[in-house]
Amino acid sequence: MLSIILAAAAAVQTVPPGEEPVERYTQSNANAGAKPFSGDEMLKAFHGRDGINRIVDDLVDHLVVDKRIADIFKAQDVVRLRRTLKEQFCFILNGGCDYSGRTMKEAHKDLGIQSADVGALVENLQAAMRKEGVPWFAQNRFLAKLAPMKRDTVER
Ligand code: HEM
Repeated sequence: MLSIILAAAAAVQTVPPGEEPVERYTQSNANAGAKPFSGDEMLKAFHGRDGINRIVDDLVDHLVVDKRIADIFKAQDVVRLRRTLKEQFCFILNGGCDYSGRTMKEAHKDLGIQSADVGALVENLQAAMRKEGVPWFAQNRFLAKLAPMKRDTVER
């Protein structure tokens, strides 16, 4: 009996407070879609984890009200998006975080994202990095890391 209860408990994925459950997937840093930078130059340029968190908060705040793309975020779990984006950026910037989210392909399937929508997201990200005072070279290095993910987010 006890083993049945334990097996049932293990089958339920833990959902962080305020978030919606998602379909089961295997967690791995490989899901983040890019390898981390080495050293701490990029992390310093982004002002550490606090800077990353400020940038993601500002980015998400703007994405959900940007008239060009706000509809795509309606009815989506923005609490989860905020958390997993912070993890993803921190992982890639070598801030010592693990990424617990889904692959870019899995997370963006059926959202109907077009090329121009990626442009709008990048503009908001650039504005957030500028506001944080991230140096130009670091902004561009980071954007170059994200660029190959475009093919997994856009619907063809
Ligand atoms: C390189 C570009 C992008 C990156 C790095 C990125 C990153 C992420 C991450 C980490 C997640 C959460 C994964 C998870 O829940 O497990 C996510 C979800 C999401 N992204 Fe993106 N994204 C990108 C492009 C875009 C664009 C262009 C849009 C729309 C304009 C978009 C809209 C969304 C939405 C609506 C969700 C929530 C999906 C859901 O909850 O089911 N993303 N993205």
